Amino acid sequence: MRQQLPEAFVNGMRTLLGEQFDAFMASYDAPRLYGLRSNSLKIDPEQWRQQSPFHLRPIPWCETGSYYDGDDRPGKHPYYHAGLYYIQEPSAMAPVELLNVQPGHRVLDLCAAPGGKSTQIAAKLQGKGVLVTNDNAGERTKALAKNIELAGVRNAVVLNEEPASLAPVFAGWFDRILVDAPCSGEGMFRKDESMIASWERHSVERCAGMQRDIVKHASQMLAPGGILVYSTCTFSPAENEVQIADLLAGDPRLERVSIQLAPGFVEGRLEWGQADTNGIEGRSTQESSESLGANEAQVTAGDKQASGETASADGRIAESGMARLWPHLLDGEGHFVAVVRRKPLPVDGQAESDAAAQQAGSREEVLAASEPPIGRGKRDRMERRDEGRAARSGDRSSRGSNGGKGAAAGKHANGGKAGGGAAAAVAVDPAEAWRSFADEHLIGTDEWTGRLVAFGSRVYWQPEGLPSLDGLRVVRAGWYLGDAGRHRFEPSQALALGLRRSEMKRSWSGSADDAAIMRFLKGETLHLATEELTVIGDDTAHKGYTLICVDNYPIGWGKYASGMLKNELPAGWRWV
Ligand SMILES: C[S@@+](CC[C@H](N)C(=O)[O-])C[C@H]1O[C@@H](n2cnc3c(N)ncnc32)[C@H](O)[C@@H]1O
Repeated sequence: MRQQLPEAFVNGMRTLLGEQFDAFMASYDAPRLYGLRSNSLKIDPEQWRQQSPFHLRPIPWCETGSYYDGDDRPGKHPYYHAGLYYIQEPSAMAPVELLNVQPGHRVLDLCAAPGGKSTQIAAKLQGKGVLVTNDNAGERTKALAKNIELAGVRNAVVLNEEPASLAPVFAGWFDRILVDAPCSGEGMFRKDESMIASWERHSVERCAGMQRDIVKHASQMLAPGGILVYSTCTFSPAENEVQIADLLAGDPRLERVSIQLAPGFVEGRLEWGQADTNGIEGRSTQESSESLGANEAQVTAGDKQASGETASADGRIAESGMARLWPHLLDGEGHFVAVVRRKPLPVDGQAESDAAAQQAGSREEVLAASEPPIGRGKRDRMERRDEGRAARSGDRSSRGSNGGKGAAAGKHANGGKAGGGAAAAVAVDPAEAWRSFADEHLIGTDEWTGRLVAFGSRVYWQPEGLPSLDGLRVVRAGWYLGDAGRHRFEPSQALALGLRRSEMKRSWSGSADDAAIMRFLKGETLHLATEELTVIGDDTAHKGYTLICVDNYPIGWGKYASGMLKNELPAGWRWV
């Protein structure tokens, strides 16, 4: 049944869409669509298709994306708790596909909470390179941090900042930037009726002003040759084509990048960038330039055929660098995506054609200036920081110098144990505590790239090469490994979820339908015979931390002793 749509919205769409208006309006009567994206950090797409208990059909523009049936309950399955997939609206999977992220890139997701697109980016990085994921809403960064941890991401830093504060720190630093901008959410009306009221409160004009400011600062952080993707889930040209026209007109170092349109996508309209139905003037647009080479979004045809002159056949190129996903032309709620590039620097008087090669050069300089990764025998190189001195935490109230209440960088968003307070309160050396835990329980940590950093008693594994984060509000300074505490190292839930089972000396795995798995997820103690545990190496003590897995995918820690497995799942991670 069609929702009561705002009159101004309907009138605007009639003007924009002309003869397609009726088809667009009819899409509001179509059933809601459900999507999930498998997490290739943990499971490859083919394996997932074989193992999935849900009724899936592929999403044409995203290799790891699938529609699932309305009767499926992917949020209520042990695989969800293992981070094997992320539940995501199908059209929302398009922007990251067009960002063309490669392993090793430095990537910024500027408006990231709750983390759908960040987890998609992290999967494309495959643990190599850096993901800086940020949102200016403190509360929302808690969900963001939790989703990053659930997905098992090891190379992300979570920040809670305004783009203007990030721009000087990361000027010209990123190979890829995603601006999934806050918007009036017109594409969400079918999925979430509360967006209709919200549209009436937050006008298109207000959103457009915020977007202009955000994307301007974002572009300052783009390295020469780097790619910026701007996306919204709204239809208004003022929030889409006009933003891109403004951005390009304001910075001659930026240019459009032609993109390949997946079936069902249509090209954004350059003329909508001049002026929109709401009367917001754009600026002059620029001519398009080179094609984006490796767009992974080349896929088989979608169910609905795109129609009209802008949607002819597969292999279509949008020279404007802008794509529209309309709900009446494909199976998704709708999105806008634009791809722009910062021109490569001239080399010997010529334009550098291989931006990646140039990036590698500048990266070496930064890496040389940074600390080497810590490995066995390099323990004393760990960077240890007093929380109050080194970084602002996830809580604005904690900017003082004592690092006291609420000051732990990365104060848990998830109900986990709070940080240990200021460095002075830490009885053990966090690096030593971590190392002795790793020696006793883990396999292969010497091979990890990155470095240890500590904030108070909390220990993180941070990706290499980052500039100093001093003065920024840091929610997670890297992969949160655990807390050195007063007596011994307590591993975090994030560590459990980021490990592979083969990296842990002592583990236990049950199948998804094993009642013990459900009991564990609900926080109960398990009773297991010693022979049921899998042990690599000597385990004469038969007690201590044990990685609990579902079908070999970690879901949390238990502490084993004398046939009993004490449940270490933090309250915020339990099945409710
Ligand atoms: C469309 S949502 C992002 C969804 C997210 N990319 C995902 O895929 O899960 C837009 C986000 O922008 C954030 N935001 C709003 N203004 C911002 C600003 N000035 N700087 C950074 N983030 C901002 C909002 O808090 C919101 O979480």
